[in-house]
Amino acid sequence: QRRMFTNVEMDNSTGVAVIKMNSPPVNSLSLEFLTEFAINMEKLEMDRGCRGVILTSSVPRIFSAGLDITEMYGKTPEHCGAFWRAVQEMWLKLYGSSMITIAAINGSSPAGGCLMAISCDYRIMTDYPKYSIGLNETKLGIVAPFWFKDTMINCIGNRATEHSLQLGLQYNPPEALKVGLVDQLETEDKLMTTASSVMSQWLAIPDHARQITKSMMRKPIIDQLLRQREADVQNFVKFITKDSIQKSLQMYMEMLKQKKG
Ligand SMILES: CC/C=C\C/C=C\C/C=C\C=C\CC(=O)SCCNC(=O)CCNC(=O)[C@H](O)C(C)(C)COP(=O)(O)OP(=O)(O)OC[C@H]1O[C@@H](n2cnc3c(N)ncnc32)[C@H](O)[C@@H]1OP(=O)(O)O
Repeated sequence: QRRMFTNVEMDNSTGVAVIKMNSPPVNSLSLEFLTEFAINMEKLEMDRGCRGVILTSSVPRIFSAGLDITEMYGKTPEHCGAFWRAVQEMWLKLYGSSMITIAAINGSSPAGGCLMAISCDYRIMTDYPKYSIGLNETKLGIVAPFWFKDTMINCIGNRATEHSLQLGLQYNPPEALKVGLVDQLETEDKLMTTASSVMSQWLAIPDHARQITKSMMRKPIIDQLLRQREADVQNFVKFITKDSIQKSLQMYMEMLKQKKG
């Protein structure tokens, strides 16, 4: 039986779906997870009754740990290529969605988890000091590709992105609010109610005007990836299969395990 990585609950009375990521222990984004996520987004996009999506997590304390590192370590170039296509597809479906997308960030959200959040239209994060969010790729010895970087620039601006990406910064909730990485902080118990109430404000705007405006803002980056999608895959495969990069990933995974012990 196929495993489910996400639960989708559609409320037909409001036209809002809640996608709960549910892949313990850390909602890491595996090839299967990403494929299922993209299919779910596609289905909601095709559903004329669905106007908005709230993205959140069922896993305690974690929104998403980002890309599943085990999908990039010790794998064949073919596997790495298939994995990267799935990462691209997830981003294209989320960043390019015509629906209103709100991230209710109820836990830590490094790297690919942060990418998911900043690909949404609005972010509300639980105000808990131990949670963090950011694109920390350089800390793993890897480089965020241009479409991660440009998504971040569109969210927090050029200078803050440069600072943030070079140092692989992870922000706690008040810092994330200050830099503009999230739009609002909320207590754990009120997070989903607040997300629904923000959604109602966005739903009050006529869809066609909001959708054209959103597309105008995001289309240049999306088109840039679409134009060079296969080159981006080959670039990733070449980079990630290098001995030095594989060594960095191995050391990072060992560090994660040691931290635990
Ligand atoms: C020139 C450029 C050309 C091309 C572009 C090239 C490259 C770009 C490539 C890649 C971009 C990647 C983006 C990413 O998303 S990489 C992933 C980054 N993620 C992280 O750094 C997060 C790491 N994890 C954590 O910090 C923590 O686990 C936590 C804060 C999310 C949760 O902490 P906890 O204390 O609650 O849990 P842990 O004990 O640490 O973890 C439990 C369990 O899960 C494993 N794990 C954690 N994160 C990942 C992950 N991302 N992938 C796979 N597995 C993960 C962890 O090892 C533990 O496993 P065990 O139980 O010990 O087996």
